[in-house]
Amino acid sequence: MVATSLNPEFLDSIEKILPSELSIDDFIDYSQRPLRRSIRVNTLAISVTDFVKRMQAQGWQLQAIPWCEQGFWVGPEDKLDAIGNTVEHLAGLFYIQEASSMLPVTALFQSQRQPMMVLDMAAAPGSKTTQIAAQMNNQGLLVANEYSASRIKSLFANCQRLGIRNVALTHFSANVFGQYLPETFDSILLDAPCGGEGTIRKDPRALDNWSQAAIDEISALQRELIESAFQSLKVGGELVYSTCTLNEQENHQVCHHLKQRFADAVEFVPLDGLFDGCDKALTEEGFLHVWPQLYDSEGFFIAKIRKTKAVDSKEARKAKIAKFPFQAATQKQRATLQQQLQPFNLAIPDSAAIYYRDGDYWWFPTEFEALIGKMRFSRAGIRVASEHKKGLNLHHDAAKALFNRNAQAIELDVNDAGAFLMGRDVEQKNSADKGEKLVSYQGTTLGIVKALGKRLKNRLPRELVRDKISNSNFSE
Ligand SMILES: C[S@@+](CC[C@H](N)C(=O)[O-])C[C@H]1O[C@@H](n2cnc3c(N)ncnc32)[C@H](O)[C@@H]1O
Repeated sequence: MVATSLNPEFLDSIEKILPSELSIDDFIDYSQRPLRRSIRVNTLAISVTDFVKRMQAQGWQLQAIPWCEQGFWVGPEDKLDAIGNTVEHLAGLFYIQEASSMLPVTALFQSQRQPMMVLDMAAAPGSKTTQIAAQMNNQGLLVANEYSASRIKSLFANCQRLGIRNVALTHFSANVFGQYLPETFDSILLDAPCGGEGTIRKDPRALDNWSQAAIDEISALQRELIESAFQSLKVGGELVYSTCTLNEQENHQVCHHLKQRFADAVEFVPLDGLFDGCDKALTEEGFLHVWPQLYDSEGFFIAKIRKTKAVDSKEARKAKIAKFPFQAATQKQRATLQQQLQPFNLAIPDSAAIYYRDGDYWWFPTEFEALIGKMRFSRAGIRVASEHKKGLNLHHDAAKALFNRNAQAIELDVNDAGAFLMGRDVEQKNSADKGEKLVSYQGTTLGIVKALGKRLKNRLPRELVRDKISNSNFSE
């Protein structure tokens, strides 16, 4: 074995399960190399072709990731630094996501199904939630659940940045779904909390405290969560179970546990054919066990499971929830709202589920209405507008999620776009614009301003304001 500072107990455990055609020396070598940087284009905001053209013009080199049409490795490594602070990132044109972490959603949508009710059981910070929402083209309902209160904030912020409107957020341990929402979802992703053995390239110290006891504990939780996921799946529905860890106890064995528990209701759906070269990672059950050296990526595990018949659930349990505090908007309120959107050339479909609460108008995903009263939601859909003394104010989330090519917006240059994202007002020398306006940069909405003639007063929500913008052609 080559010399390494990696935890020897961890390496022993890997040596025992590494397939015979792979070498532990390669495993160690790749585990100590920095990861290639990768991004996923947000097709809710821009087409892949337009994005590639635009970023190549700024000197980016993009190499397609074979298992995700929207995914690219990006370089040159020595020239690109903080890509998270570029105007394009802040405007929601792309999401920084490790290449192998794009695989679970590709697997979930492999069969070209268009599921309308999807659950993402362990969702923060939202790499896969945002990927699923783009696959759903912002239609249907995507319930995104996260147990950690602090991480739910980043989940919401990412959905907001990418202009997602079909998400409803919940904040529970995911073992409640089988009881609260039995046989409800067409597709479920359980990207489970795990030991993170595949993430060592991001953090070489990640496995210093590796222990078998920790694996025993987390795999017990994973077995509980996968049962709950399966109960919450409709008959004929599909579940993807994934982790970023490598040991079999948290991966293969969790799936086999489900099969033991629900026998012939569980069908493993082989992932062969998912992309060219996937056979290198294919297990005998048809799961993908991605070792870091296979595709020069993080380690990952992905299994796809179909529910072929109904199963006994733990007794369905009704959640205790307070009265739903929103009211369906009246015809008059809907008309007022549409009027407010007209000058921006934005529109909400007539069939949209518009609700009203305390002066705010919300647009909920239509499928969400069927879940009202069954579970407590932290947030659903988007806030469209709020009442004020003289009428309505459009909300930033609506400006992002409703934006389209025909929207009326003031186009900013790169310097003004950067200034806007840093929370500053923008000067417009020859402008007589007055009132609420959208601002865009290269055709993508950035947010809302109040135009006061020569000055555009910044209305970017405070939590989205950045203190630094980097761009190859941005100067302060
Ligand atoms: C692997 S991460 C999810 C990454 C996420 N799917 C993404 O792509 O950005 C697992 C998440 O599960 C959350 N978690 C931990 N215990 C949980 C539980 N009992 N129920 C639901 N989520 C849980 C963790 O806080 C963590 O955010």
